[in-house]
Amino acid sequence: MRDLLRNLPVFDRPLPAFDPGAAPPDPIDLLEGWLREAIAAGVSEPHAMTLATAGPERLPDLRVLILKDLDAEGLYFASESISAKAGQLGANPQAALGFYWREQGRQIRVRGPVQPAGPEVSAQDFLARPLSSRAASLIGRQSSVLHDPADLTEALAEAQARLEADPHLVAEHHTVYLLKPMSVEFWQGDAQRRHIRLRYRRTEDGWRTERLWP
Ligand SMILES: Cc1cc2nc3c(=O)[nH]c(=O)nc-3n(C[C@H](O)[C@H](O)[C@H](O)COP(=O)(O)O)c2cc1C
Repeated sequence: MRDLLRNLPVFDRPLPAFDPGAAPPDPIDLLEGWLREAIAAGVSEPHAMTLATAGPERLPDLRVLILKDLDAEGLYFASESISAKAGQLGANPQAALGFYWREQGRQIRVRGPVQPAGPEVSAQDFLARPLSSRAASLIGRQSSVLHDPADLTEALAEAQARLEADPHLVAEHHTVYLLKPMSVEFWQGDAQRRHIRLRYRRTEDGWRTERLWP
């Protein structure tokens, strides 16, 4: 296995340019710009990101989620308030988010506190989802043990029937969370390993930027 892994190429494709000197003062603007470039370049699922959390046992955990929105407040994702991640965030409301866009050799890391965005935001997000996603959330048992896959089939059919009967129904546990960035790092890969790293850190009077050694 080791030789197989060792011989796999990395960054052997044309990669986009990144000029940190021309980066905007606010990392949210750069994140939005990179997201737009990723979408335009046809990057596969550029809004899929890894959320890392650590609960009371201090053992880091992570999983992939979809970025739902981005604004001056921060980054939004949706999940269930009864899930494992929600329990971890309840005990320790600090998290990190990571994006990796292999087609562009780009990585973004975001760290900061997380809080629920509020019931109205969650309800709006829920109602905008397709029926199958709403049915999956309505079950409200994310991360608990599934003893028999037939129970899932049954619960999905039941949830779908409830939503068809009441299209305005909102799942009790569906929650949009907001991560407020305290630090954001942009990383541009380079074939010659002159990778470019730019870190933004929030200070009392705005954002401070630093280049980092690769
Ligand atoms: C591409 C992708 C997108 C996903 N999007 C979400 C999402 O937006 N919300 C969510 O709760 N889980 C999403 N999941 C499932 C999570 O990775 C995870 O399995 C689930 O949230 C349970 O995590 P937990 O047990 O740590 O709470 C997604 C998985 C993948 C692979």
